[in-house]
Parts: sequence; structure tokens; C-alpha cells
Amino acid sequence: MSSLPTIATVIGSGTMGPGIAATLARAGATVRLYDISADAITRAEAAYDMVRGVLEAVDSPSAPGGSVTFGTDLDAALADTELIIEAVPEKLELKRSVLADLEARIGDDVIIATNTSGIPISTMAESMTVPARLIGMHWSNPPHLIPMIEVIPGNATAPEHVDRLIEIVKAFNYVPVLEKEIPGFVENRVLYAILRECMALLEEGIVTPEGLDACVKWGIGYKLSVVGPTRLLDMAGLDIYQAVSSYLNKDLDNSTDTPEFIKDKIAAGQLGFKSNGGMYEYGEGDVDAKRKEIITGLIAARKTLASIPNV
Ligand SMILES: NC(=O)c1ccc[n+]([C@@H]2O[C@H](COP(=O)([O-])OP(=O)(O)OC[C@H]3O[C@@H](n4cnc5c(N)ncnc54)[C@H](O)[C@@H]3O)[C@@H](O)[C@H]2O)c1
Ligand SMILES: Cc1ncc(CO)c(C(=O)O)c1O
Repeated sequence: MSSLPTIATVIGSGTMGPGIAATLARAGATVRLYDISADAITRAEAAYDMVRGVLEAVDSPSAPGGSVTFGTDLDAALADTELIIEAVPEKLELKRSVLADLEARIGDDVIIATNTSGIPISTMAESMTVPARLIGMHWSNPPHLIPMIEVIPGNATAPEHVDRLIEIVKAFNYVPVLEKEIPGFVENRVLYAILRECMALLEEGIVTPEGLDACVKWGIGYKLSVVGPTRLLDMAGLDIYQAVSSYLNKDLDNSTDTPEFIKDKIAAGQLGFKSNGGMYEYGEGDVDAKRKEIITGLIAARKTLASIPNV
């Protein structure tokens, strides 16, 4: 018997919503994908078709009968739902407003899981009628391929909802990681520590962007995809870690703001794929080609990693 919710609702059908909905549906859930914008829903229907194609390449559905419907009628999206996943833009006041609107339309037993990238759950819950129902459920992009979800209770989250969400994540064959609340949560704190050092190395001209990507991808990226950082210390030797950290830690970048060269790029409208230029420049068709290469690579890596021992 699957412990997946029979009915789940995803609020926000942008970058993350369609992949989240598809992942739940592939495990047999009836998913309603809601957005305030009809245009966003139209885009989401196209995104969902693409995501389904990607998931077909990864593995077969883990349970029959799942489905995703799309709409801008909130009451219809919430009818009889057991789990709401909030995926609206990363703005605290907007999330608070959406939470209030949801709470006015649902029973006290319905869990709301927020996909926030790092806003403290306790902060978001402060304004809620039933703060016990809110829990962090941080998916990574692309959500239909990265099979790890951070589960972050706030200080008011009901323990039974923590247990239930972990059960749900396992029911669609993802890896739940239970964490204490900290700004940015675990994954983004590690990622942003890495990105801070990477940006400093670029800013100082120590390495080119291509060299940096090759170094991280084929060095620590490759190794950490198989051996986690804690196991890596045993592999390398804690004595080596002490010897190197004793002089290196003090020399690492400790900037507290976004690098100026990044701010300059943003000011010039260079945002990355979404503007055909950012850290790299992209000609006609290059972004679509690069996106396809990334998805193909993630599928191949996921299949390989799923086939080897969890060391
Ligand atoms: N993009 C990522 O890589 C990523 C990864 C993990 C987590 N997140 C987090 O997930 C959340 C969503 O991020 P995203 O990248 O999908 O955002 P997005 O901007 O791509 O999509 C947000 C969607 O929410 C809709 N929306 C706005 N106001 C709404 C409202 N009041 N009610 C319903 N829908 C509304 C918008 O129309 C849009 O379609 C954010 O908290 C973000 O930090 C993003
Ligand atoms: C740069 C960056 N920032 C935030 C997130 C998710 O919260 C991601 C991601 O890939 O999921 C990211 O790459």
C-alpha cells in the first residue's frame, strides 16, 4: 500500500512546479498544479510534456494511475487535497500571503510543504493560523531528476507531519534528509560556500571559467557524486584534513556579499540561460542545446549512481 497522498496540490507552476507535480504523479498520485497566471499554466503544460519525456528515459512509473491537472481555480485545486507543496517566488511576504489564502480554504489536518530555498520555516509560520502544518520540503532543480529532498521542520511543525512527509518522500523513491532549521538549509549552504570560493578564484584570475568547471566537475564533483564529504574524510585521512585545513581555512574567501563582477553582469542584463548570456555567451540555439546536454548527462549519471553501492 503506497503511503503517497491520494491527492496533492502544487501551488506555483514555474521552474519547479511542473517537475514536482510530474514526480508525484509518476508515483501514482493525483496532482493538481495551480498557478495565479493562466500564461504560466499554459507554459507549465508544455513543460510537463517535456518532463514526462525525461522521466520515461529514467525509469518506469513506480505506480499506475497518477495524473496531473492544470488550472487557475484555487478551490478546485485544493478540493480533498492531503498535501500542498508551495512553490511561488522566493519572497517572504508573497509566501505569507499565499499561506494565508490557502489556510482559509483547507482543514487543519492538511500539510503545507514549502519549497523555499532557504527562508526559515519558523519565520514563514509566524503569520499562520495553524503553524504546526508548515514544513520545509526543499527540492533541487531539476526536481524530477535530483532525487534528494531536504525536510526542515520549523519550531512549530507538528512531529507527526515530519514523519508523514518523510514517509511521502520515500513513497516516491526519493531520499529525504531531515535537518534542523538554519538559513539556506544544508544543500544551499554547502553549494553557496563552494560558489563563493569559485567566484573569488574567477575574480582573481586564478583560473578561467572553463578551467574551473573542468576542475570541479572532474575533481570533487565526480568524487562527491560517489563518496559523500564525511566518508571522503575517512578515505583521505583526518590527519590530511587537519594538515591542510590548518593553513588553508584562513586563506579561503570570506566575502559577505555577491561579487561585484556578478552584480555588473546582472546590471547589464546578463542573467545566464534566460538572457542568452551570463558566465558564458550563447548563440542561436545554444541554450536549448546546452539544456538538452545537461538533462542527458543528469539522466545518465542518475542511472549510473543508482546502479552502484551507496558507499
Ligand atoms: N528555481 C530553482 O532552481 C529552485 C530550486 C529549489 C527551490 N526553489 C524555490 O522554489 C520556489 C519557486 O521557485 P521557481 O524557480 O519555481 O519560481 P518561478 O518564478 O519560476 O515560478 C513561480 C510561479 O509562481 C507563480 N505565482 C506567483 N504568485 C503566485 C500566487 N500568489 N499564487 C500562485 N502562484 C503564484 C508564478 O506565476 C510562477 O509561475 C521558490 O521559493 C524558490 O526559491 C527554486
Ligand atoms: C544557484 C542555486 N541556488 C539555489 C538553488 C535551489 O534552491 C539551486 C538549485 O540548483 O536547486 C541553485 O543551483
